[in-house]
Amino acid sequence: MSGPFPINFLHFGWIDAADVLLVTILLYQLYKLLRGSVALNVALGLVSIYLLYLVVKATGMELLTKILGQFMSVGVLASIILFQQEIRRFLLSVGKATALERVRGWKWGRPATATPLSVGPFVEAAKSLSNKFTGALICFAQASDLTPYAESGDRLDAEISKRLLLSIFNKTSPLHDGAVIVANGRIQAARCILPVSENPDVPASLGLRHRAAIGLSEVTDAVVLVVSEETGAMSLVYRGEVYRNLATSELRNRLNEWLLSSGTGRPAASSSSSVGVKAA
Ligand SMILES: Nc1ncnc2c1ncn2[C@@H]1O[C@H](COP(=O)(O)OP(=O)(O)OP(=O)(O)O)[C@@H](O)[C@H]1O
Repeated sequence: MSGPFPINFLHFGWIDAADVLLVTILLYQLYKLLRGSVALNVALGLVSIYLLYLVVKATGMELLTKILGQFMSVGVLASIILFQQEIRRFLLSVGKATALERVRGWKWGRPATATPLSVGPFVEAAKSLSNKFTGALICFAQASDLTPYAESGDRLDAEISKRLLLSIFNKTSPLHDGAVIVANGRIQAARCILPVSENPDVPASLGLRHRAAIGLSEVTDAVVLVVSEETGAMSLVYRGEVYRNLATSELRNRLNEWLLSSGTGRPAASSSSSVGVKAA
């Protein structure tokens, strides 16, 4: 077989070139997925052991080959267990926030993004909660489906109002723990559990509430509003980046900008308020 790059004994055809290109893209996507998390170090450790195994096998060191061989034979299963979160994240990003959602939107003749949302009640509620140092966590769905997270909490399917938001996050309310999920112009659920970010670069000053917001923004295109119980600070989290200590006007502007955009575009360049904990 003669290919575009004949190298004497090696026949390198177009299929091989496409194969190498696809593997490169796959590896790059995997690297992007693991970058910034401890999983990257674990993956590098596994690759190193595999390379060592190949070397000792080639040099004929029988005992070490057997030991490493045993280790490698359980490697696939061990990898699935070790990387279950990353595999889930990968499948989610492939299946949800990409072509499928766009095709669905095209099919029904409307954009795949949520119904245009009035951000007023959220901004007003956040301001009020911030003044009273009451913590809050509100996730705005865009193209990614947040149903699995909504199902972890209590279903509400309620009309959006400042009063309802204040009632939910009131410290004596049975619904105040966890996150509220907003989709299709309604408050879909409260008390929802979000995936916690494992990014080691997240500043220690940010607690679990913020880590959960970052975690969701790493695996979906949701915009997350956080009010800190400790400081009263209002922050937005989008695509793995945190925009901290926002003034009311800035909160309103950013929410309007991100929620009314296509849902797939990236936010404008990070301002000084971003802590740059991007991990996607
Ligand atoms: N995985 C999660 N999913 C949803 N909500 C969570 C999750 N983890 C924590 N929370 C929310 O965060 C609250 C406690 O978080 P913690 O006090 O650590 O947050 P914090 O960010 O340090 O506080 P602050 O509000 O001052 O920023 C919980 O009561 C819960 O409401």
